[in-house]
Amino acid sequence: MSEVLFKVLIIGDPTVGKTSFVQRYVNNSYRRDYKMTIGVDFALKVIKWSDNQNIKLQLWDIAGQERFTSMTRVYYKDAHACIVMFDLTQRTTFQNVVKWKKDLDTKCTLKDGSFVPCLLLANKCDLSNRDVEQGEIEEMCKEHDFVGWTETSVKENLMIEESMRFLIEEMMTKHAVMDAFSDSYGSSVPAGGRINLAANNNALTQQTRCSC
Ligand SMILES: Nc1nc2c(ncn2[C@@H]2O[C@H](COP(=O)(O)OP(=O)(O)OP(=O)(O)O)[C@@H](O)[C@H]2O)c(=O)[nH]1
Repeated sequence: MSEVLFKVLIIGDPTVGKTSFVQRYVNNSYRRDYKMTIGVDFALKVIKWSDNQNIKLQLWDIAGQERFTSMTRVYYKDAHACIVMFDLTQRTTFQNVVKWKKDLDTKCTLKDGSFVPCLLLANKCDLSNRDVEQGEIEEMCKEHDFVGWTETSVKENLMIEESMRFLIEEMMTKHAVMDAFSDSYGSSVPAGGRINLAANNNALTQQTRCSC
């Protein structure tokens, strides 16, 4: 049985739902009350990816409050992938997506020098008072080089598992390509070969449209 460890960052403005996302994904739990993250929280999830492949996910839930952002360079170090999250009902959190993506891209790259694969999540799609249109999210995704986007509801458990599966496939592909000839990742390519990124992006976006 081979095992690969991936470090995944979750960033975005305060109260968009980052901690809730991690709790939902790791423990399938949800809390209505808000408890501000101080600095960074960690969670670990082990996934049986195939008969002979385990994936260990180290999730870094990074505080959105401005006063903690001076530490982000340290938190981002050696990350394999990232989620930038915003709240569909709070337009400023969408506008600040650019700031978070730039912060990441200027402070952290993969070991081949390329940008860290980054997924854009539009959370709280269970609420009716939306403040951001899907066309704008699509634009943001293209213009700022996200690997994909989807609407999510942590509260209603919509697109949480699917988002993470998509990101894991991105990481598996990226790292299998980068380390094709090294022992550590060479044996980690899932049977059946590599996924088609364009096809997966579409799938993720289309599923969203009918689920929320
Ligand atoms: N309606 C709704 N509320 C949500 C959803 N996800 C999270 N919340 C609520 O939003 C509030 C903030 O969630 P958190 O997960 O603590 O936000 P955060 O992004 O980690 O915030 P910081 O720790 O300040 O960075 C909480 O009251 C959650 O219950 C969602 O999908 N829908």
